[in-house]
Amino acid sequence: MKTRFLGTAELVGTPSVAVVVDVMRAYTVAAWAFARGAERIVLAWSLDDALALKARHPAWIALKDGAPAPGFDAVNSPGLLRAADLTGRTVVQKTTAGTVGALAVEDASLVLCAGFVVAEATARVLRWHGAEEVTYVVTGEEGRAEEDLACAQYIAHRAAGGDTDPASYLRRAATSRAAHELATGVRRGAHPEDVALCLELDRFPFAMVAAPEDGLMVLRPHDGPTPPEAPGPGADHVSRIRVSETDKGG
Ligand SMILES: O=C(O)[C@H](CS(=O)(=O)O)OP(=O)(O)O
Ligand SMILES: [Mg+2]
Repeated sequence: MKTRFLGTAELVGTPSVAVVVDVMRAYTVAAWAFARGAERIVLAWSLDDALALKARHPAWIALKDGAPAPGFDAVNSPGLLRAADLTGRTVVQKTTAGTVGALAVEDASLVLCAGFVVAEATARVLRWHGAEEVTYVVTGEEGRAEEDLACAQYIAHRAAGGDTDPASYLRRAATSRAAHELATGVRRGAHPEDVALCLELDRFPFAMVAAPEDGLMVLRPHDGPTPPEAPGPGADHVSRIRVSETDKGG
């Protein structure tokens, strides 16, 4: 499996298979939203788009990073979101790095969004898919965010079938600039346990697949193959992922 690790701005063309990594905090938050019952997450292009979607669908939950703001229901914090009851809800998420990275690869045939909390489930989908080339979008700090790069490299090892010790990867994330900013209050809309929650390896059993639906980029949890894994079959299985997820409706 050939792998590339690129910042969002470094992407050229449309990758076939993309894994968009944002450990702190967009895709840790997304995973918590699904764990709390959310049915789907619409990835918004801008704050204005998020608010427009919320205006059209008042029952949707609008979520942004940074400080709380008028019109938004939630912030990009796993610690603050983990007590919310999101059963059956649609969340609209807009963040500085994570959601932007996924929208940059919206035309890829398979888009997985990931952090450490869904690392193994993500690697399992990649092994099952058997892609020849996987592009990891390292969303933070123009592709240099240590927490995202460490997570991407860990998932890549696991996707290749490597039996690698996660400790050093998690340590890199724990000592990253993002972790420091979260721990010292530089990043707004934060909870004291956010860093720890972002470093919970394999906290959730599902992967997260983003795909276009009715003109929107929609993220949904994907249970993926259960062991024993099917051999890598190619594009047919990608479309099956999409079809089965779309069939959930909503
Ligand atoms: O919420 C986050 O941690 C960051 C934004 S900021 O650095 O706090 O402004 O967003 P993300 O897209 O999740 O990296
Ligand atoms: Mg980030």
